[in-house]
Amino acid sequence: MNSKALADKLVAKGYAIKGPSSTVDEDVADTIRKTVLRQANVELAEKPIAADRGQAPVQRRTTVIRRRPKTAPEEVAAEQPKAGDEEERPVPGAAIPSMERSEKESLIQKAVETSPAEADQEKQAERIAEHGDEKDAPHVILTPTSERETEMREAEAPIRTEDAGETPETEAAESPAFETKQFFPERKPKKEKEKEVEKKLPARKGLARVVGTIAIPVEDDQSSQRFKKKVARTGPAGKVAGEQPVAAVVTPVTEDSARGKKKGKRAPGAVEEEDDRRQGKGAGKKGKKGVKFTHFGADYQAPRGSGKKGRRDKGRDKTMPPAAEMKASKRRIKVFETISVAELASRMKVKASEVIAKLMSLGVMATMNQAVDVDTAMLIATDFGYEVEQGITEEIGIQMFEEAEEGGEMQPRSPVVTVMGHVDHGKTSILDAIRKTDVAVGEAGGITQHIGAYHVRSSAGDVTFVDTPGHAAFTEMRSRGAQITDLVILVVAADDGVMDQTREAINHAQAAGVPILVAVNKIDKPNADIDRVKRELSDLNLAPEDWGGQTVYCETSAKKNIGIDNLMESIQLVAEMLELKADPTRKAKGRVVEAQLDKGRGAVATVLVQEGTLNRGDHFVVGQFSGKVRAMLDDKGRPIKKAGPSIPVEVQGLSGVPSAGDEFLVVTDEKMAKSVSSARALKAREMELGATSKISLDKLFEKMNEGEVQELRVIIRADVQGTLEAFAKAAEELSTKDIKVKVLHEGTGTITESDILLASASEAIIIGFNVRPTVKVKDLAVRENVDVRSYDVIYHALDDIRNAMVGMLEPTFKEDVIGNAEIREIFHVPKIGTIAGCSVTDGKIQRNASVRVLREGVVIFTGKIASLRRFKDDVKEVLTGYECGIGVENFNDLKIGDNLEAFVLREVEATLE
Ligand SMILES: Nc1nc2c(ncn2[C@@H]2O[C@H](COP(=O)(O)OP(=O)(O)OP(=O)(O)O)[C@@H](O)[C@H]2O)c(=O)[nH]1
Repeated sequence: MNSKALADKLVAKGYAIKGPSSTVDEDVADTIRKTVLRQANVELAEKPIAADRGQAPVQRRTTVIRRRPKTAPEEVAAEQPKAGDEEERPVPGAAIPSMERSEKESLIQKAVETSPAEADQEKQAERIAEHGDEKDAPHVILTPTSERETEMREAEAPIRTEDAGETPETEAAESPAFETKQFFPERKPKKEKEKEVEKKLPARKGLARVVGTIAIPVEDDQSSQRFKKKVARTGPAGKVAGEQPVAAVVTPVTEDSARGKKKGKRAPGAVEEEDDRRQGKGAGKKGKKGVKFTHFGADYQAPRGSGKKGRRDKGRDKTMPPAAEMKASKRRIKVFETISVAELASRMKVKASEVIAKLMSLGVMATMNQAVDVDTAMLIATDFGYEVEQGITEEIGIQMFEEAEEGGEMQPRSPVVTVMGHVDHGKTSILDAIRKTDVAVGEAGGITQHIGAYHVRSSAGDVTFVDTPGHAAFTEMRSRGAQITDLVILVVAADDGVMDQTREAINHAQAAGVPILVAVNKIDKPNADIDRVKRELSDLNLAPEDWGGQTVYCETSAKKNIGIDNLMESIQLVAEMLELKADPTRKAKGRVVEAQLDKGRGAVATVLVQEGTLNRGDHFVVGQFSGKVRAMLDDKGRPIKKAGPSIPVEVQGLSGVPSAGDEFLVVTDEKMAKSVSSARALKAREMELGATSKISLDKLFEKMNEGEVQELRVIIRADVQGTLEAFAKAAEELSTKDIKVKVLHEGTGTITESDILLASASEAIIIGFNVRPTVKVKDLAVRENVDVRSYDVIYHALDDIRNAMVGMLEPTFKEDVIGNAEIREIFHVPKIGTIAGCSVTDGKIQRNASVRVLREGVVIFTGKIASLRRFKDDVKEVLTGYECGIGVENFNDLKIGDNLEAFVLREVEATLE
């Protein structure tokens, strides 16, 4: 409402006011509201709507209605709901201004009617009011015909343009200078407006001043901008007046510019809210950019959190944790794979026993040093008011990387076949016969290398054979998750039938879920009985197709080269049914078939590519090692640049010798390869050294010196009560000022599992007198790294404790048998001595191990391994099922049938029994 007009009106009505700045008391204001204003409202509310057409009136109204009659805030609020303008322009507050405009316009109209008669009262004010009338009048009556109005229209044109860009010029006349000043308050949020309304006097003053300045923005566009800037700089005193023109000149433009200038300040408009949302969305998207599959630990976290990132994340390093995480970090525990109970407790600042109790209530028996997985940690932490967050480990990262690599186009690949069967049934002979069918043999350099696997290209189709020595190796690989075989060829000699290892092979293949194709070999032999083989195999669920079963049978003679082509065709037939496919376009992934340390080439591994294409120069992770494909040889020893699915290759450039069955995975770069391999190596080392953190007598002095131990806790078990008492007394007397010996628990009878758990949880050692723990208890002690010592007399135990306290305890060594090998052949090498051609029957033989020569169960020599070789290459270790050559230091009397027991000496605590 135009205060001036209102003032005029009120004066006309006989109110005792002097001008627009005058105040009235609440009662008078109320009366004004009820009479003058309401009347004006009703009068005007309909007129413009009825008179105007299209959008123009709506826009005009919207702009005009921004001005609020500051003397009548309650009314404004009360009349909000009936504003039809609201839906015409979804600017919040539109309803309010529409009322205001109505009030104002009607008043103005009235003022126009009354002003000639009362012109002598305030001439200047009246003139302004008349201007306002004339300008506002078109809103109401749409008759902008006077010359003056036309001038005004022209003068106002720039404002109109700036106004919204949507107001047609023809409406310029309907958009007078008054209009501009009248929607000043629209720029303020509703609440602010209401507050402003309450500041009646300053508001009026401001308004009065603005009336005077109206001509300035009208002059030209630029000046209006300057004005806008100028007023925007106006100090607090001129706040109302100052802000008004900003909004007044161009509402839509100022909305944009305001957004531009004050990003964080939310305008009340719904449209702006929507814009803000859009902006927020955009910012979120931005956060996702740049996520790559390298150096992934942190990068992988980006896509997870980025969706929630707001604008505040802009410009922040993407590897930084989100703000929420930083804030909540105190109540949040990051767990990678597992966390020990003690660690979990300390992170939650509670006692380990509380966590153990909580775990017990969940039915989980755990000790302080036992690790719990992420899920369990989550359950526990929640009870203590903490949150557990799954940390992105290198392994999880690589998993995510692999997932990202999946989903490419799958293409058929050749089958990977393993030949199994009883000894001497002709496995090698069949493979040789098949290899002869290889069309690639005979090509330049095509001499078959023994790399553990080879790819045969035959007229029937390509097949990759994995030449693993026996089903044990097959299963061992499988135990590492290396299921590389698609199909097993079971070789059964027709003259011998099903034998022990035939059955075993069937069990292994069936356990792996690999289909079996039977090759009945040696059919050339006069005593060959194919039907017998079929019968025996039918009993083992391998009934042949011609007998109504589902197993494909081939009759072969490797020696006479009969049925080999048919066997190759049958392999393709079975393979077709398996629909073997792989994506050759992704980064390569495969399995190590065998690996060794080569003198000239360093660590080399035969890798069967299972997915993707392996290229020279690729960076990879293999088991605990990493590397770059320096060179690749195919199974015929020829250098190649790339190898696709089902192709075995010998890879050079490894940082160490991996184990058969280890996964080989090409990663994005060296950094990723190294970080994954070192994380794996660290984990392996931690597992080996896990025991060292526990207390033990031989670590006691060390720990005392480090200030970690002030108390040696002991759990005693003895056969008789008397020993317990005597020892407990003597042990406590051993206490010095540096360390106290404390008997934590004592009891007669054997050492129990609960003793171990107690010792583990309380960092205690266990001493037993004439008692022996059971194997189960021993195993638990090993797992929990609990130092269990057995003595027969008290003073031996006391001596040990005393020595331990002064760092004098002598370490002792324990033998760990790591493997056995059977001597199959003997070679006498000049200058070197006797070399035993062995087959590793269990465990493994390590080059640096000691060895015991056993003949018919009797130890005939104990010494060190002098040499360990596989196919003329020195190797670090040979696993079960593999053959090797072993030389024993200073011992040449090796015989076929002797057993070699390899062992290593492990430093252990002194044990006196
Ligand atoms: N008559 C005949 N003899 C065969 C045939 N296939 C293999 N042999 C002979 O059987 C013997 C054992 O053959 P291999 O191929 O070494 O048998 P294997 O199953 O590989 O034996 P291991 O490697 O010891 O498990 C050799 O003397 C072969 O010459 C065949 O089809 N007919």
